[in-house]
Amino acid sequence: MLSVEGVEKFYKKGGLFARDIQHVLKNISFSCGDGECLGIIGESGSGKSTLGRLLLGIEQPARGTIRFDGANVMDRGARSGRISAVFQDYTSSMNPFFRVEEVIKEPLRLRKIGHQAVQDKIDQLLHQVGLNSTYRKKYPHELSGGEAQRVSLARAVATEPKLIVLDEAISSLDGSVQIQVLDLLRSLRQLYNMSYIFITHDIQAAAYLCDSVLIIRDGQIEEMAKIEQLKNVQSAYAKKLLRMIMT
Ligand SMILES: Nc1ncnc2c1ncn2[C@@H]1O[C@H](COP(=O)(O)OP(=O)(O)OP(=O)(O)O)[C@@H](O)[C@H]1O
Repeated sequence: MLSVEGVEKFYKKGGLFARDIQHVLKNISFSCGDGECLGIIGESGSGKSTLGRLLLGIEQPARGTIRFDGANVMDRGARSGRISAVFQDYTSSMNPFFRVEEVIKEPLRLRKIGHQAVQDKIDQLLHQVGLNSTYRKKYPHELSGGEAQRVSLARAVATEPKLIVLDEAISSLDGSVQIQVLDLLRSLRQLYNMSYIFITHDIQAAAYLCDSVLIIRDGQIEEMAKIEQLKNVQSAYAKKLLRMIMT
């Protein structure tokens, strides 16, 4: 289980030597149970990606703690292979000189798995994300956006993590491809019994995939709602976000 308690984050505004400090995350506390999918939604600049980086242990909170199954996510050993990430910018998150098979096997390099087992695993992962073995030899620039995000997902599940943080993972895909990837996310989650933190500005996509959503505004939690109770949200901001679906 992911447990976030009293997290605060500040950035210097306008570069390293600037004096102004921006309070980007304010007293963020929530939890995400095993196998649960929690959406984090909010407008641009509300702090969603910053929170995502803290959950992944890429950056450290100024105050508060983030624990996964009891261990601090800043402890690399504790999160290694158990938490993975998929970002919006799939082209830059893959090494352009790596073929698809190398991209997928990269997270497995620390595991003591024999050569043939790795090869079988690559084929199995490609199959699970709806790609055949001919994709093994392709380079990232030879893939469509949807195919590249499928490869990113294959890599993300390679170590059979318990949690994947998805930051705007479908946002740059076309509408119909978005639905395909959302469906793939649903089936992978069932297959591996994983939790998702699904960061998005798209409340509709969150409603399709998630069990509950955390609405974040200006670095603060505005509201948390179960998907089936989404229409009953209380705050004006949450209502505004919901109205944006209708239009
Ligand atoms: N590394 C950084 N250094 C300084 N300021 C930052 C840094 N990262 C983010 N910020 C600032 O923190 C605020 C929150 O940014 P963040 O990217 O977390 O928001 P977001 O909700 O993910 O936005 P978007 O949906 O546009 O990606 C913004 O004002 C941003 O300019």
